[in-house]
Amino acid sequence: MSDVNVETAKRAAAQQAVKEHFNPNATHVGIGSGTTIVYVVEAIKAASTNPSILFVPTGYQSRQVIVNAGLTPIAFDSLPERVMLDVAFDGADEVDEDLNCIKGGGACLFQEKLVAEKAKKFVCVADYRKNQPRLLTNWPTIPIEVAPIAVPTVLHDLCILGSTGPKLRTTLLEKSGPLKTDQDFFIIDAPFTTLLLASDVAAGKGKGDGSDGTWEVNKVATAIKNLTGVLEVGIFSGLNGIDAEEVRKNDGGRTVVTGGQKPVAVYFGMQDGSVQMRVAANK
Ligand SMILES: O=C(CO)[C@H](O)[C@H](O)COP(=O)(O)O
Repeated sequence: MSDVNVETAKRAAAQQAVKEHFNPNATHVGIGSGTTIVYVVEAIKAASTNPSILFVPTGYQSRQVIVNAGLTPIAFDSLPERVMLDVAFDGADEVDEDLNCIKGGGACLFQEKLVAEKAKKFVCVADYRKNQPRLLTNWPTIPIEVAPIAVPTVLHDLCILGSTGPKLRTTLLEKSGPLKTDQDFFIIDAPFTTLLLASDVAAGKGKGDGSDGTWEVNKVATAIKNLTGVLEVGIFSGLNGIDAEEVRKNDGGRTVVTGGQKPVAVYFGMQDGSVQMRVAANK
């Protein structure tokens, strides 16, 4: 098979993800942001014209994609409290072997995380460039959404945590100033050394708590989220929808657990035109 271009790879992955995870009888479906999600919506549109399905966007661009396809959007904060989305689809900037993701390349990470956590299952669709053994292999930085007033202190604190040269993201025209998110916040892109998996720490590849310059995925996400002024971190890790459902079943609803941040499955459109699917390890 000859190599296909990246857009063809994205479309192939989207079509397979929708075929395997979109149920035309669904009531609520989350739609992420970016360029790959456009192919997901295209495939959903081809699979169903059921007008009673409500689509939950993850920001302005995502809502436009839904509306332009003639599908019905519903705002996240209009969802009834106990309603879980049947499924949420989204792209990613990088995915590791444990299906932890970096997101936020398009500055929509906060609403993307809300929607992923509200879904029974979060399904990720990406091209081959995003498929890496560890986070921060190819994608250089962790995107972080920050209150504008806190930018100087968060930049300082990120350096203390070991980030080398975190930067405020500007618009394409640098002279126009910082890029604003859908929440009117700013994005800081923070480089760190390649992130370890929990199994790397167990195998002695580093402490993973920043003390020796190594960070484990969950630990760095928590450390960054704890900085005052940070709204959300573009690392999607921890529970996936399957784990979260187990917690809910076992604790009678006492723990505040919605869905998970991690995908239950990732579909990678490959260079040779095939689609590689990876599922959560516990499935
Ligand atoms: O997290 C995101 C936006 O904030 C996107 O999902 C991510 O950047 C992937 O985008 P694309 O599909 O264009 O590669």
